[in-house]
Amino acid sequence: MPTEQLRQMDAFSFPACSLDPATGAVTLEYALSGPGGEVRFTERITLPTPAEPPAPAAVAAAERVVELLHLVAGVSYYKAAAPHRLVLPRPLGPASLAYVTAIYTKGLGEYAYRNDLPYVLELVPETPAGSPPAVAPLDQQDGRPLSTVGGGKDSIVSLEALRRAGLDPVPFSVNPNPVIVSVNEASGLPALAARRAIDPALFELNRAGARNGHIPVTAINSLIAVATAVLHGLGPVVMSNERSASDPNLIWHGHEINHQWSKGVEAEGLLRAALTEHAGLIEPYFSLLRSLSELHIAKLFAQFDRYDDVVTSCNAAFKLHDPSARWCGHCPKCRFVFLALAPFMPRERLVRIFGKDMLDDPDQVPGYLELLGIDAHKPFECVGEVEESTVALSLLAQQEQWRNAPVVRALVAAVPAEGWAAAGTSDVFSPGGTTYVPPAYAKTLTALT
Ligand SMILES: CC(=O)N[C@H]1[C@@H](OP(=O)(O)OP(=O)(O)OC[C@H]2O[C@@H](n3ccc(=O)[nH]c3=O)[C@H](O)[C@@H]2O)O[C@H](CO)[C@@H](O)[C@@H]1O[C@H](C)C(=O)N[C@@H](C)C(=O)N[C@@H](CCC(=O)O)C(=O)O
Ligand SMILES: Nc1ncnc2c1ncn2[C@@H]1O[C@H](COP(=O)(O)OP(=O)(O)OP(=O)(O)O)[C@@H](O)[C@H]1O
Repeated sequence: MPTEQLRQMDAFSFPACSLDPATGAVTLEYALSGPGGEVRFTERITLPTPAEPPAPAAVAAAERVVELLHLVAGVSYYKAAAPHRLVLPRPLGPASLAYVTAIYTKGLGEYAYRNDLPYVLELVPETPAGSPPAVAPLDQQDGRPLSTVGGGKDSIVSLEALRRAGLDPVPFSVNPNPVIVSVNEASGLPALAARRAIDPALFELNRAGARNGHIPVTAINSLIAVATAVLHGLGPVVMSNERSASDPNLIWHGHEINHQWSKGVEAEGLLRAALTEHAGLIEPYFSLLRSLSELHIAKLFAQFDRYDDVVTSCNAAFKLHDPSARWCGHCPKCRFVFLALAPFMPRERLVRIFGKDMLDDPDQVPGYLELLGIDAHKPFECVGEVEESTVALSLLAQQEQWRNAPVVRALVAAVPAEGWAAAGTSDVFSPGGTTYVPPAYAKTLTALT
């Protein structure tokens, strides 16, 4: 379809969704429509099936979770045209409507900013009249936790915290790539996996020049994880989203734009409320690491060396097409994670993990200046706050093994006095902020810290 026709699309709708509990097959259908015609998309997800057929109450709750997933996963297709009308298929309660609205406005904030579409930040979904059917409560909170694994340091810290506390976590990933498979193998824990196939028609539209940009992928992975936990009779879904994920990259048209919005605490609270309201789930989802800074998590990660040969946080390794094998070594995330781990492990170990010494390479200086807030805004990537980078640098400047590394020397000279002052009074190693961690789980983190 030519891109002019796509630009005329005035509505995005959700024709159907289904879950087959016997096979785990989930089908999500979408439509973009306008004066020039209609384009249909079908996304297919396969949830892992449990050994025993799930109880009818669990199937009913999983179907309701799939209804929320249907709405949320629509962002991938909505963004090809960004019509003004978002036409929801069924009535929603207030908490679920608030969540879905936030997914399309705040979750697509970076997309709206980069494509200069400010109206996306203020979309108001249309819902049919009526009330959603009542749901029965389903309380599985005492089951084994399902701990999502993304291949990076954060989910490894959660997995190990849960394991140490004897909570017997079940690792879970959507489309595990070789990195995630290797991390699961290194953990020695049997893992569950779901498969997710985006409609290939979307990639064709992208090649033809459709609108494109970032989407709130953590929200999609989270709902697939919750549906899996419900069907398997497991306990809460445990995420590893950190404190700084809630901080925006910039303000635009009066709205916060946050690359990581669906990892933030606002998204977590909204999703929890929507899951309880729409699917009846009690305590179904939280982030164990919410109170911690990225730097603090890096410090905790350093105590586990069984993952050194496999851990990978670089996003280039997670592309659907042409992924890198491990760390690409030249993106903001590689730079930040190298800097964050450096104070807490011997230099040789860190260089072995990354396959290169990023603080020995003067070409990295401009990228590090961005992380230190000296050039431009915080990059649109999962990186820590400027203060965290400055604290890490101040720790390196005091260490024999790092203080003369060329990049450390250049950066120490570039940080202004206010930067050092902020780092000097920083609370990066003090857990804080709102969390939804239940008391039984809070103890697991305290034991680790
Ligand atoms: C791996 C990555 O960073 N991808 C981002 C990149 O996409 P790219 O084209 O370079 O590669 P692919 O990921 O293979 O995507 C191919 C196309 O498919 C579209 N798409 C992908 C997944 C999906 O769920 N829906 C889709 O429509 C995508 O738009 C491509 O056209 O750039 C894209 C545009 O900015 C980003 O959207 C891609 O980000 C992925 C969705 C992704 O998985 N990114 C995570 C590594 C990520 O950024 N995580 C954030 C958390 C963000 C959140 O709020 O959840 C983080 O950790 O900071
Ligand atoms: N493919 C996936 N399937 C399921 N959950 C995922 C997947 N990728 C990431 N996640 C989860 O999403 C959250 C955010 O991912 P993120 O990439 O920040 O974490 P990570 O890979 O654990 O660590 P790092 O920040 O070092 O990359 C984490 O809870 C992670 O477990």
